[in-house]
Amino acid sequence: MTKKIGYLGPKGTFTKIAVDSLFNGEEKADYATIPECMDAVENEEIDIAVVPLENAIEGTVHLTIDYMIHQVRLPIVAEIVVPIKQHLLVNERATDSFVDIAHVYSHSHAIAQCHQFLHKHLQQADVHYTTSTGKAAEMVAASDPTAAAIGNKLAAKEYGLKILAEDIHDYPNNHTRFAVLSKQEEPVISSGHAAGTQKTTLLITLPSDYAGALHQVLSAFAWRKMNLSKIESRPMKTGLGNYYFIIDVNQAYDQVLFPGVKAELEALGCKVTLLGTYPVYQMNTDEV
Ligand SMILES: O=C(O)C(=O)C[C@]1(C(=O)O)C=C[C@@H](O)C=C1
Repeated sequence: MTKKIGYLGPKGTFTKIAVDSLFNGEEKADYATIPECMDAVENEEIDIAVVPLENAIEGTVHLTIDYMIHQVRLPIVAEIVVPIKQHLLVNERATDSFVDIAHVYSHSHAIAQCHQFLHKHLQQADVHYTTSTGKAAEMVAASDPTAAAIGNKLAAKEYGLKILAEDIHDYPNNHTRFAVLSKQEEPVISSGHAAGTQKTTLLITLPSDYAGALHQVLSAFAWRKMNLSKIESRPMKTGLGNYYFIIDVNQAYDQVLFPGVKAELEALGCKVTLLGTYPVYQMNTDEV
């Protein structure tokens, strides 16, 4: 049966680029927000959700990770890393001059990736946050010529916008990691795509705040020579100073090392939850 994939829309978002690079032939549905897309998998309206997780310049997409931990616990079944190139998009009636731009629209993560550009060239413009870069492009297409969007080339094409400035992100090596979420047990990505590496994401809660607690947690991985690619603390939302730790380990879940880590940490009073063990795919094309 054809699978149904949900993504952060509308058309022309980076998430859509991520989805198109991993899935073809499947039915695709766009959602206005990340929580709506994740709810749709939880409610079984769709089989798979693709949502942004982390950007190389701006860091974690907190909305995604918080919703995954606190609201809808969906397993991460794959990750795709997409090169991100941000461009300044205006409608066909706009002039070619930055000084005529009074409003800039985009997703908060895209705005943050272009802070220096905005500071240097568009200080006069008001910044407006939108639910996605695609939404910003849609709004600019329907707006007066003083509006600009920050987004990708696909959005320029989809909404008939012209590119006033290319590659306006502040640091060149820009990528975003997208998580593929699904309750399905069987592999969701076709075997035609070659995964680079395997990763496992764990959620760890410490019993209380005491000296050396995090050191003990990290030691359980260290002496087993398990390489961590990310550790992040997020508020538990139960009071100041209470945190979860989200840890990415650069290997697939196995039946020896991971159960060992889990047992050791549980003996210390920690709670260890598996958020996913999954292949990592890389998108190479620069057509973003
Ligand atoms: O707005 C989009 O186009 C998205 O897909 C979201 C998103 C994000 O949340 O980080 C994805 C990639 C870019 O980093 C900018 C925006």
